[in-house]
Amino acid sequence: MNIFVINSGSSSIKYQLFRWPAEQPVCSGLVERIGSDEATIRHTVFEQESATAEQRLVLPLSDHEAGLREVVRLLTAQPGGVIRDPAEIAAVGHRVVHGGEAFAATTLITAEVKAEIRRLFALAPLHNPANYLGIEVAEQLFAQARQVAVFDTAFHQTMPEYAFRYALPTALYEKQRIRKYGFHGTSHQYVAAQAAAYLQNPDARLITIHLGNGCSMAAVRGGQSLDTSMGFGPLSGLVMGTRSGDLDPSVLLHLLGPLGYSAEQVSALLNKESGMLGLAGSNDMRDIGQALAAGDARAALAYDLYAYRIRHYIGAYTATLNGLDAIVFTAGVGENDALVRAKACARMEFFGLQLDEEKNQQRSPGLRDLSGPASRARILVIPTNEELEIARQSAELLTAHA
Ligand SMILES: Nc1ncnc2c1ncn2[C@@H]1O[C@H](COP(=O)(O)OP(=O)(O)O)[C@@H](O)[C@H]1O
Ligand SMILES: CC(=O)OP(=O)(O)O
Ligand SMILES: [Mg+2]
Repeated sequence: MNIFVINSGSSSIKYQLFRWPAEQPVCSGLVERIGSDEATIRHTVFEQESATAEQRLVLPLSDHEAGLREVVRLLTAQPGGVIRDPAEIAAVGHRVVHGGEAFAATTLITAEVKAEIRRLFALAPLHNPANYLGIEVAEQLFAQARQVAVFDTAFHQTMPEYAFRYALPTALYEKQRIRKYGFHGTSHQYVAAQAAAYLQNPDARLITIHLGNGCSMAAVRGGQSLDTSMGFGPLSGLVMGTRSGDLDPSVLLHLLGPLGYSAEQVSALLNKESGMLGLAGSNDMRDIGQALAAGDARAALAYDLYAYRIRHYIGAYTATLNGLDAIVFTAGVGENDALVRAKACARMEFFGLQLDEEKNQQRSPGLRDLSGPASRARILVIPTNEELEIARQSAELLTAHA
C-alpha cells in the first residue's frame, strides 16, 4: 500500500510517499513560496533510498490547492510518475501542530475532528490553519484515501499536571484551556525510540533536543514525555530561527503599554523578527556560522545565547529525570552544526557529559555517538524523520481499524 504524508505549513508544503509495509520512501518534495508567481517545487524520486532524480520547478501557485494539485500531477505524470492514479494512495497522514487536550493519539479525520482542529486555530494561528487547508485539499485530491491526523502535541499529553499547568487562576485552565501543550512531539517520540533502542534500555532517561527552525527540548523516560520547553504555543523555551523563546511577560506589557505596540506587532515581533534573526541578522544557522568565522561579534553572542539556553534546559531536565542516560541532538541545526553541539556540551561534566570533539566534527549518516571516554551519559546525534513517524502511526491506525 502507499502512504502519503503531508506537512502543510503557512507558505510551504513538505510531502513524502512511502510504500508499506516496507517503509520504503518513494519520493519526497517541498513546495515553497505558495501565493507567489515564482513558487518553487523540489521533487525527488528515490530508488533504493538513494536520490536518483530531482526536479525543480518554478511556477505561479496561488494557494495550497494549486500547490497540491501540481504535486499530484508530478506523482502521476507518465512517464516518470511514481503512481498512475491518486486512488493508489491508501492513506494520507497529516502533520497537525495543535491537537489541544482533545487528541492524545493519532486520529482518523472525521467531520468532528476537523471541527476540533478549526476550534484550535486560535491556539496555533501560524500552523493549524495551514494544516487544515492541507486536509481539505487532500480530501478532494485523494478522495478514496483514509485521512489521518498526527498531532505535534499528542506525545506530550503524558506530562504531569504540575509540569503542564501555569500558575494562573484555575479558571483560565478550566474554561480557556490555558496550559503548556508542547510541540514537535512526533520528532521527540521518533528520536527517543531510536535512542532507547541504541541504549538497549526502554526506561532510558533522555533529553531530546530538536533544533530546526522551531526549537524545543523534551525530558523523556520510558518513551513518555515528562516535560518540554514549548508551551501554550510554539514560542517559549529555546532561542529559534525567528522566535524569541523564553521571555519575561513584563516585556510584552512594556511593548503593549508604554511602547505602543499593537497585539499584531507583538505577534510579528515574537514569531518572525526575533531569535537568531533578531540577534544576528539571519535565521539560517549556516549564515551565522560564516559570520562568526569572519569575526562578527553579534554572531558570537547569538551562538552563545542559543547554546546557553540549551544548557539551561539540560540542567532542568536532568533534575526532572533525576539523572541522565543520554542527550539527543536532532533536526537541521542539531544534526549539522558541530559548534552548537560543542557549546551546548561544554563544561557539563557535572551532568556527566563529555563530548569527543573529533567525533563531533565527523559527518556520517544515521545515529552517531559523540560521547568521550569520561562521559557518563551518552551524547547522540539522531536524524529525525517526522514523515516516517507520521506514516508509521497512520499505518498502525489503519491496521487497527481494518
Ligand atoms: N549544515 C548545516 N549547518 C548548520 N545549520 C544547518 C545546516 N543545514 C541546515 N541547517 C539549519 O537547519 C535549520 C532548518 O532545520 P529543519 O529541521 O529543516 O527545520 P524545519 O523543519 O523547522 O524547517 C536552518 O536554520 C538551517 O540553517
Ligand atoms: C511547532 C513548530 O514550531 O513547528 P516548526 O518548527 O515546524 O515551525
Ligand atoms: Mg521541522
